[in-house]
Amino acid sequence: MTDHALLLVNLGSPASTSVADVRRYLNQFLMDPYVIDLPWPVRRLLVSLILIKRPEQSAHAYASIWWEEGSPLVVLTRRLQQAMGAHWAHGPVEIAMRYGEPSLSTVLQRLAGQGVTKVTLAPLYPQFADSTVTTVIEQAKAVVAEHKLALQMPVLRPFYDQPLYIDALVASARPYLEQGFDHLLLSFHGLPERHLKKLDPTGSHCFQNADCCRNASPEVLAVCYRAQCLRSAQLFAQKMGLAEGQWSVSFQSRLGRAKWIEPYTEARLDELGKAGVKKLLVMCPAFVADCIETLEEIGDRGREQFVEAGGQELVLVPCLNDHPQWVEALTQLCEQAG
Ligand SMILES: C=CC1=C(C)c2cc3[nH]c(cc4nc(cc5[nH]c(cc1n2)c(C)c5CCC(=O)O)C(CCC(=O)O)=C4C)c(C)c3C=C
Ligand SMILES: [Fe+2]
Ligand SMILES: [Fe+2]
Repeated sequence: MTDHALLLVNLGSPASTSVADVRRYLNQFLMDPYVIDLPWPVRRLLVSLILIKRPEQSAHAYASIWWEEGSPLVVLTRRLQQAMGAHWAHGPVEIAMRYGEPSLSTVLQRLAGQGVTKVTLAPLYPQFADSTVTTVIEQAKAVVAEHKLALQMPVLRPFYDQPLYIDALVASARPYLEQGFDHLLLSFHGLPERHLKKLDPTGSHCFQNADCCRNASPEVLAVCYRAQCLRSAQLFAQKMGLAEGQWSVSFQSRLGRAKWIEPYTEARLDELGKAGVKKLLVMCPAFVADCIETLEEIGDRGREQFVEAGGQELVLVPCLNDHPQWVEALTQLCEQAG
């Protein structure tokens, strides 16, 4: 059978590091109502304010990590696609980006035009958030409806606790941990607290106490990004045989003035440097491919900040990227999705 495609969907990057391309990308990204979940006029005003200074700052940051072949995120997602092509036996493996190119619209229309009848949609996010997973699913559904595409579309659900994902994380990180370290920080992308509270199915669980995410019921865990991050971290530490106190969790990439989930990575880097940690390992398990958030925010700015606070060495553990065990794991997860 060759009519069942696999579509790997990642977040996307600007087309280039020019300020104009970065502005266009940020505008598309931040105007997504699943990302800035405020009424349109408020969102438009807020994004217009962000777009005064941010494109120049982000363009500078992108330029510092950009590769000859393009954005690391896009290049690494393509490498994953190529590696998965050898494992997925049912049809083509394609990639699409939620923002920028290649767009979901172009790729889904092309697949349907090629005679593909089923597309397994794989949003490349281990933990669930409306701002990542839901927006991909809704956008893909909208394209199928708008262009009347005859496509079945099973979806890969968040795999934050799946042994296949955790084992791949362990296999890819082990060589770094075996070289010795004083502390391991698992830094996940953050979210505004508002996004979590909104999805709390009980309406009375989220942020009622400091440990709410560790004591989440199955119904809360199913939708709580922070609880899923903590569960991934706990499962990783267990499988890796880490002792309590050797590792901790934080949340990075805060944007704007709203309260985001804590503890913040920036604050932890300071604390750990000041507490006498000399060699710090940082892993970013919410990202399956290295990108501006890992390479620039942690690998460059985070390293500088940690050293300024008294640390000696920050080692950034690469994301899963196209690690062979991850390629096999993701193939199996996608097979199970349908
Ligand atoms: C891993 C999951 C991600 C979540 C959850 C997420 C939420 C989220 N992000 C922003 C704002 C920005 N994120 C940016 C980059 C970026 N974000 C993710 C992943 C998640 N975002 C990735 C993989 C990337 C990297 C893209 C790349 O090209 O390398 C950026 C752009 C960079 C910058 O200017 O800092 C912004 C802005 C919000 C507001 C949000 C949830 C509300
Ligand atoms: Fe982000
Ligand atoms: Fe919680």
